[in-house]
Amino acid sequence: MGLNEKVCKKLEMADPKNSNHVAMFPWFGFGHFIPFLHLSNKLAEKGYKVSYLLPKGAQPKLSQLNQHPNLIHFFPLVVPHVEGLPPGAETCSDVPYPLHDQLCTALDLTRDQVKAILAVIKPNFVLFDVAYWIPALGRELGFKSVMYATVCAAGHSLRLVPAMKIVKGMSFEEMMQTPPGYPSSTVVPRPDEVAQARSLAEEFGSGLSKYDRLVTSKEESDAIALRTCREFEGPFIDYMAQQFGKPVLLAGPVLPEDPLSQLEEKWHKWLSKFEAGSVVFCAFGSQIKLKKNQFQELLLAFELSGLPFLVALAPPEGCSTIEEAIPEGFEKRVQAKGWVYGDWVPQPQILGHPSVGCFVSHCGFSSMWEALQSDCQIVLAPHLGDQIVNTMLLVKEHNVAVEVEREGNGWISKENLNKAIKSVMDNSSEVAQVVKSNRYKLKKVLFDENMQESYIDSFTMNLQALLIN
Ligand SMILES: O=c1ccn([C@@H]2O[C@H](COP(=O)(O)OP(=O)(O)O[C@H]3O[C@H](CO)[C@@H](O)[C@H](O)[C@H]3O)[C@@H](O)[C@H]2O)c(=O)[nH]1
Repeated sequence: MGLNEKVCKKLEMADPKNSNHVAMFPWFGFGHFIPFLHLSNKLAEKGYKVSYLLPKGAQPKLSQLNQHPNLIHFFPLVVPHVEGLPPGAETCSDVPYPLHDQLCTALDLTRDQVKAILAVIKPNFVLFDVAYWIPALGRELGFKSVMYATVCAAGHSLRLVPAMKIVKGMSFEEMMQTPPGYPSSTVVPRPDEVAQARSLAEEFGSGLSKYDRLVTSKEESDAIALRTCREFEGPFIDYMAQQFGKPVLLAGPVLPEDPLSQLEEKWHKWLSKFEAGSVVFCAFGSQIKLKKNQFQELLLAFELSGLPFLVALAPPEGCSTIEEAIPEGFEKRVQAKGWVYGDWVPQPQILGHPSVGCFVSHCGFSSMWEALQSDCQIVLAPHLGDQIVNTMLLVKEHNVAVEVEREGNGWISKENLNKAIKSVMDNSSEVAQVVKSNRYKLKKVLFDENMQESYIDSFTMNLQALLIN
């Protein structure tokens, strides 16, 4: 008996009624695996069984985040090779951004494996994001399909609704328009966002554009689920419900509780050497690989700030290790005050450490929630489309963070990054006081003790309602 069959047997035995069984099938990137797993944990707390389908190699990194191994079971998939992908590539972390198109084709090619598993385990619901063919399988196999969007409702409202189709060749003026009925005047198109949004018209797996894939996923599914809450972006949520004419289930911020408790000794020891709130922590998620000169410029900015810093960035393009990219004389000048780390770090736990006072982030959606949950000042340097939208939400809509000013060509100079850090770390600055006070107010609302709980309760109630309707 193979691993999957064994797990299936266990699930059948665990609950013969099988009325609360969710399968998860996220896009092959850690920015998606992690929020799907956080939601799995919350559902397991409510007694749900979760079958989590993912590339084989991704499982070890995620297992440690599984808080309910008795209820959440992983189903490893073999990611087929697609021409252009390096051998063994399974996730976005294994390939540069331009190859995500091929990686998505590989995800589509797992369809038979996915179908075979779902046919045996018979979930009631399947949550997915980019696998637009899940709803068709749902109709065939008899489960409800829910498109779980792990980026903000604002991003979906701005660029991924039927009211405004993004196609190749749209003019800059057309791209600067918002869709009819769009509910915001602060989170709006801007030149760098337009440049990114154009990629929605490009192929993203199996010859489909990203726009078509993501809009079809929502149109075809029985419901849309969002990792967000009304208190953070209510008008965008209403707009999505109106655009797609189907139930929109809200999961809330969906973050694990008490991140500090699990911080490993080596980080704790190093961070504890510094004064409370003094360390600048920088991380850009699981997908961004900087150019070498930009990577070096960022390091020089941290040096310039004079503050202690912990930088966790992937080695830049063309380098296999971080050491190859460290600017000359940098280590000697910075010494024990700075740590540049080229691998995965426990980000939420680091953000929860009392010495960390500032988070320089790309504003990926998970990092955004983790930043809001922490007590850190927030400095944003977004790169991709939804990160720019998240940044506008934090900076323009809620005024809880600052954004680093870029040069016309997108370059982040050490002077501008240092200026942004200083603006929030200098307690006497007005900007620092305003964003801090707004952040505390927002945090109180978003992370109120009962809020997450009540979101998950209504989420599960609305899931069950799908079975009845
Ligand atoms: O060394 C690291 C790096 C990241 N993380 C965690 O990994 C997640 C990263 O997620 P996110 O902040 O969303 O960034 P990306 O990995 O860049 O996410 C991709 O997916 C997101 C959700 O769809 C999008 O918002 C982003 O634009 C897209 O780049 C977070 O939970 C981090 O805490 C770590 O724990 N350690």
